[in-house]
Amino acid sequence: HLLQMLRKRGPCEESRRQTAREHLFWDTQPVPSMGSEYGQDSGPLDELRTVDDVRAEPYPLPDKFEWCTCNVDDDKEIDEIYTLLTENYVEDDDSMFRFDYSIHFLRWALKPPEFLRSWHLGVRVQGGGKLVGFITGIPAKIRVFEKSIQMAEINFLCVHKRLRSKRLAPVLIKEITRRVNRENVWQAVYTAGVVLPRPISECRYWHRSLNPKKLIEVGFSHLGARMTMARTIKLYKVPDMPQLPGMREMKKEDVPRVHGLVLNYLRKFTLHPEFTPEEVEHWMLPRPGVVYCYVRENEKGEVTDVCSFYSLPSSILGHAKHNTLKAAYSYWNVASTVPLQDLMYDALILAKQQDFDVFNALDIMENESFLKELKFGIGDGYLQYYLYNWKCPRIEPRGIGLVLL
Ligand SMILES: CCCCCCCCCCCCCC(=O)SCCNC(=O)CCNC(=O)[C@H](O)C(C)(C)COP(=O)(O)OP(=O)(O)OC[C@H]1O[C@@H](n2cnc3c(N)ncnc32)[C@H](O)[C@@H]1OP(=O)(O)O
Ligand SMILES: CNCCCN(C)c1ncc(F)c(N2CC(C(=O)NCc3cnc4ccccn34)C2)n1
Repeated sequence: HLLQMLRKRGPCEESRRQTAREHLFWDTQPVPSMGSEYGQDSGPLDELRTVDDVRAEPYPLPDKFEWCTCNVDDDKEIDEIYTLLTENYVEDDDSMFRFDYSIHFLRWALKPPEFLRSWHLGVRVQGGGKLVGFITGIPAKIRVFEKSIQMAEINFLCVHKRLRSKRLAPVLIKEITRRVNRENVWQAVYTAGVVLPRPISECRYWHRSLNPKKLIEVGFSHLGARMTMARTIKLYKVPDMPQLPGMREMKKEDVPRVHGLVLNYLRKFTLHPEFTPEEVEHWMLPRPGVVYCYVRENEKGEVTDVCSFYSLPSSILGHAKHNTLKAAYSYWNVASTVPLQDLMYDALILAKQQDFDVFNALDIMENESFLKELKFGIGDGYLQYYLYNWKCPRIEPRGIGLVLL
């Protein structure tokens, strides 16, 4: 029993231990401290400031390094960003996989309407040398507990493996904060697999096998007890074609209708983006190898439902036979005339058609209503959601209506 107790060191145990440990950088930031209670009030933690109060020059970097503003439209620069990330970005705890965001994906993720190039921030070795650090922001109108706030979505924080544990991350975070504040934006939203001061929500990843043989070969999943490979393949088999009548790829003409469906649906959630039609067009119009989106057109030619997923492959580190895991991630889904479970079953079928090996979904929005029924298995990955300079009550996963890339 004692051993059982010890083994149960989940994230709550981890965060209890972190409460004991101080965060030398994060304890200087306008975020609630790890141990603080959630309370029922919402509001900024920093005193109100104006753009003129924000220092005009960039933060100093350690010797031998310099800031650079990255131009993701420049083929050479985007290739440097791709290379830094594909070699140094997020890995699983056992270093079996590492995200492999593609160049087309990165240009999509970093150039939504109203994007700012000054928020694509890099650190180079002095004299235009090697790119060794990166962090990005994009503008987004975020609604949280009935308050609409212009925020920055922060992502792609990365320090080269050879420069880790030198406190470079806090410098990157302070500089991106300065650049965002200079645009009169004072809040941010971000997610991470690590526990920091202080999560507003702790979500779980679920995985639906589409190519179980490959997933087992690469160690992503394991053959179930009393299961053969043949039985496992049969268990996860899906039809060749979508089952709902009228499913087809989204096209530009659908944007106004899809915007209406998504905007109305996201209002259910405590934390959600408030998209303009231009943003729905940017985030949901299909882009091969990047984002997939399908609508259901009923007998009267009306678009009534929409499902979408994005492509985020992972490099499989050190495997003889396979070097890429093709993963689809559930994105924006609105089922208004069919059960969400039936819509998502078609999403699985469409993802399998596109040769994805696995379909990932978080337990956010109404996803819990289909995860078990559609044979998703719970993963070991947690995704923590954070707000910067905004204290608010804790939000359950089902109250999260925001998916970051
Ligand atoms: C108003 C506008 C505000 C804008 C900004 C809003 C905030 C945005 C915040 C960023 C949102 C990012 C969203 C994403 O992209 S999440 C993905 C993050 N990227 C990776 O995991 C890629 C692989 N790892 C690395 O590249 C490095 O390990 C990183 C760069 C992550 C840390 O580099 P390194 O390992 O060499 O450490 P250090 O010595 O420099 O610094 C140590 C300090 O850094 C704190 N740390 C560690 N990991 C993270 C993390 N994921 N978010 C925030 N802080 C993190 C850590 O607690 C410690 O602080 P403290 O515990 O002592 O206090
Ligand atoms: C700031 N952006 C947040 C989204 C980035 N995303 C997609 C992400 N952030 C943390 C995770 F925990 C995670 N997980 C998907 C689950 C999973 O598939 N785990 C096995 C695995 C396969 N490949 C990789 C690569 C890195 C880490 C785990 N990997 C866990 N996803």
